[in-house]
Amino acid sequence: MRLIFGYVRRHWGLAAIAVAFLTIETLSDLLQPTLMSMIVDDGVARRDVNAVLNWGVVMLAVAFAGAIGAVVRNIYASRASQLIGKDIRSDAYGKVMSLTFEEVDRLQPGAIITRITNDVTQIQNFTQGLMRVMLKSPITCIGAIALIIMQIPEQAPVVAAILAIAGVLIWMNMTRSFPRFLTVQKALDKLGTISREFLRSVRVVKAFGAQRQEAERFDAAAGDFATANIRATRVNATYGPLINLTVNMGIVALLWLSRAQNPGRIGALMASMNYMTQVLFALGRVAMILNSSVRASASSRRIGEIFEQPSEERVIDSGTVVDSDTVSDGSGVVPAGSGETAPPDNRNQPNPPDAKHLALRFTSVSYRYASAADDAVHDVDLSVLRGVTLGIIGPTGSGKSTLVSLIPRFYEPSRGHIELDGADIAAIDVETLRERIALVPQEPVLFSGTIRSNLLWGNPEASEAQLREAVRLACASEFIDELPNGLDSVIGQGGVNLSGGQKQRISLARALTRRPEVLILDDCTSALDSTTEQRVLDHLRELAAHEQGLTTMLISQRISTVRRCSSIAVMDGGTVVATGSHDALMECSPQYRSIYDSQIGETCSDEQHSDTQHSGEQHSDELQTGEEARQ
Ligand SMILES: Nc1ncnc2c1ncn2[C@@H]1O[C@H](COP(=O)(O)OP(=O)(O)OP(=O)(O)O)[C@@H](O)[C@H]1O
Repeated sequence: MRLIFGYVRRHWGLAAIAVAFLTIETLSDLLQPTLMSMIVDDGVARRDVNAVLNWGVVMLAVAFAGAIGAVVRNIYASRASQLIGKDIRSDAYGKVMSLTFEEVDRLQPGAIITRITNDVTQIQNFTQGLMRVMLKSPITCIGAIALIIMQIPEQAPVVAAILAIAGVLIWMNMTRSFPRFLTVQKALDKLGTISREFLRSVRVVKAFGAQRQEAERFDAAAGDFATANIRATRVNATYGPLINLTVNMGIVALLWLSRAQNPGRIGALMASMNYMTQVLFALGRVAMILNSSVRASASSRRIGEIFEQPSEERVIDSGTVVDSDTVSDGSGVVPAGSGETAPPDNRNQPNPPDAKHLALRFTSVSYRYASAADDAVHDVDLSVLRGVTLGIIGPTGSGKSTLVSLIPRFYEPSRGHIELDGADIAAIDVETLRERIALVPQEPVLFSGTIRSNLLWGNPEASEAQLREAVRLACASEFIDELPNGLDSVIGQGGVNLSGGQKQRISLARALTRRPEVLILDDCTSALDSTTEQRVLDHLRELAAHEQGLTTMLISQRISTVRRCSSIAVMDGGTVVATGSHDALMECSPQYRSIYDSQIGETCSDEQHSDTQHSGEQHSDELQTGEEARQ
């Protein structure tokens, strides 16, 4: 709730106006029965027309003031609650953007969407209700009770008894509803996740004819949601009428007592009954708003969880990403993949002379996903020279994507550290670091808009010539030029109107518009035919030669993709088991030879082999193990 009131404070001006006019409205409602009793007792009972007219005019004026109060209160309460909702949504969205990947994985994207949409709506409804009726109810209750007692003091004990019973019922309603509404929100999260997964993978679902399974999965989640809602509303459905019954019985008791106590004062009796009805409505509203406050409190706790997560910037500040045990050995000798010892801790030092051409250095790097029992990568020691294209190959699940996702600090190593240009990346501001890196993921991500807007997304400052050059290097110009609107052709949401290979090439071109120091290609040419893929790789080599310093990490499952790379790292079981040129690896790496043997018939011809033998030898010295790099 503190979160909600923090946001209410931001718009306190609007909220204060709403509450001020709410007070006018409430006072008007409270005065009406008393004025009515005056008309009946002073005017009608005594046949005094002037008294009837005078009190009638006062009653009209008070009703008019109440109507104005209600209109203004409505306008300002709606405005304030909308702005509060907007602020919470924007802040939560901004916070989500700064969360680490680990936190996004943990909170789950589907649940995050529900929190930003549905949970905020709950808070919005609550704050609006708060300004509309919450404050009105206590004022009405206290005022109406005071006026009943003033009119007929003998009724005080009955009124006190009714209120005590109603209060207990309201409290029981609240404590029983709260956990049930938490369950409702969780069921809604699940429903959101399933719908999102279905909509993202609708083609696959249809291709596999799996609509029935998906429909059943959705049906089960929708059933859970309905059950949770039924359980939660059952509590209100029970306690709401009980509260009404209590107040109605109170009215009957008042009438019964008035019969004996005040038989002559019809107006006062009518006013008391009217006040009791007001109390009944006020209590009903209190029950409703408390019910809404229970939902809002559950929602505020869920949104608060997003705000409580450490953002990436705080991770930088804390500097907790390096385990000092792994950097204190000082032996300086780390054979690739052994992970037994580690080099001296020279992070954040100016580039040491022997590392001046090193673009990237992994030192005893391990990483374990928060939800996993084992390390996804472990004890990786690897140094990559500037300007090199490093191929990374290995069986599926061997840790290739995880390893490269540590470079832009999507995840922080559990042990060890990574240096970019001699500086520990943990000490580099995340935004600055990512400006130096471009990543093309396995699944191309395109946004609705035009091809141009997608390219500029990589670098808003890119000139027309740079865009053209990027699409040429990515071999995308050949199909873009054939489109009637060229770069200004419209892309549907997620690139639905493009083929897989076209999407991959635009995604690659977008990364190239950025002119990065480090280019990470995560199996992003898998949808290209081998001729186009080789041309793309030739262009990247051309770029690396032309732009001194472009270091490329090229992940692929295919020997034909990596074999012409300057150097190749072979990953297996989460670590780098061998490094070297294609020919060197064919000689000394059983894992590499095994991959080669399994693919040779499909993608590699002997002719290609001899073509590339030279280039492999020429560049084999560009990749070093940790040991070589430090010597
Ligand atoms: N977000 C995640 N949470 C938990 N475990 C994960 C996550 N992502 C990957 N893993 C696990 O980490 C290990 C390495 O996965 P990774 O994606 O890095 O392998 P890969 O070599 O890139 O595989 P592929 O070639 O199939 O893409 C796998 O065992 C995988 O199940």
